[in-house]
Amino acid sequence: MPFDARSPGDSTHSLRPVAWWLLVVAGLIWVMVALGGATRLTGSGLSIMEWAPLRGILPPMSEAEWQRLYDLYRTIPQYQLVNAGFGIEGFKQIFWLEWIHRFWGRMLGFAYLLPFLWFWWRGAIPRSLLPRMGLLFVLGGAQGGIGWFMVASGFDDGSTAVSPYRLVAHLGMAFLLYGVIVWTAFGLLWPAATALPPAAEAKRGSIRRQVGWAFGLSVATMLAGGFVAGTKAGFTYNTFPLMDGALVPDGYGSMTPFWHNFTLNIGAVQFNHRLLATLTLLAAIGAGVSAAKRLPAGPVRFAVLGLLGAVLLQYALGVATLLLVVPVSLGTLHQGVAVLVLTMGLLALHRLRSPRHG
Ligand code: HEM
Repeated sequence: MPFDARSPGDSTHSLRPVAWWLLVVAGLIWVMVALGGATRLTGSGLSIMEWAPLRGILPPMSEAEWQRLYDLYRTIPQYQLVNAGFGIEGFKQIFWLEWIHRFWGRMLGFAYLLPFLWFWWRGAIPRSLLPRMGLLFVLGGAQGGIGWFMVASGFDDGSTAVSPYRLVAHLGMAFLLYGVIVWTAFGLLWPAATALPPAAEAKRGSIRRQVGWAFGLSVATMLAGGFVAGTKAGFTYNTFPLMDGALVPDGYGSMTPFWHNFTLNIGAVQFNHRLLATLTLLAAIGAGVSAAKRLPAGPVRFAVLGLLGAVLLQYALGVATLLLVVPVSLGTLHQGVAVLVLTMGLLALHRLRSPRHG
């Protein structure tokens, strides 16, 4: 949905507060993604068995309420198979992270809606952006629903974790919301394309294509990573670069229908994530080398090299997470730094926009 941040009556100056508000919301989503990772990795995600958008805003206030929620939790397979007998104190420990994750989501809704209404009332939001901003609010609400849809799959008979498909849908929607908000904010901050000297200008298109590849591959890596997390594939094959002594693990492609290998076959899911991550790294190195050679020092080169730095960091974190068998701290960091990769990819793409579309 293209928009013109310089439509009559707007000045870049008046759009800055709107852009900063969007970046604050994006920051809150970033924290939310990391909280989500910690919730999943500490096994806390199934502790609240109710979907109560209004009442759930308050935590349990009495012993009777704690007992009621604990009794509910004791009916699900995860309690019986994983946590049996951990007592109400053990329950309280896994409860809080899930509660904070949901509470943060509610606060995010307010942090989006209230300033949105204020800016709208003041006429500060370009008219062409209103549909996108309205849609973002609806999708944000839908994200809460997808979260609950995901959690509910963990209550099924015999199940101790949520469906990997629903987990990827929830993670993917978080990335999508974050990405659209950040891209919109960049458009408000820098409505015109960044100027380059003629020699560098001639290379803008090809470097942008390289960054496009790195960005597209990084998004594919992130979704594949969601399946690694969803199938708990990071708890096996804890060696790198070989998997059980082979580059391609035994049993790759053994599932039918074949596409299950991309989503449910633990060895294949982990291999695909490694492969995509390596392709992302190569594409980011290619873009970084071109930028270092062809672009002058300045915001465009900074953004492309920033993308390379973020991918290098994320790759190293991924390997460390795997070798150390997914400690909560590193797993959470790996989930959080994925958002940094996304941010730098969007920044680099935005900085390389063609002046014709600027
Ligand atoms: C461009 C580089 C990479 C990106 C963008 C990326 C992104 C992601 C994302 C979004 C997830 C799902 C959420 C989570 O973090 O748990 C994930 C999971 C994971 N990734 Fe990566 N990753 C990258 C590289 C790697 C590499 C090189 C390895 C190891 C060889 C790796 C190992 C893992 C493991 C073990 C998990 C599951 C962690 C868990 O269960 O919490 N990643 N990755």
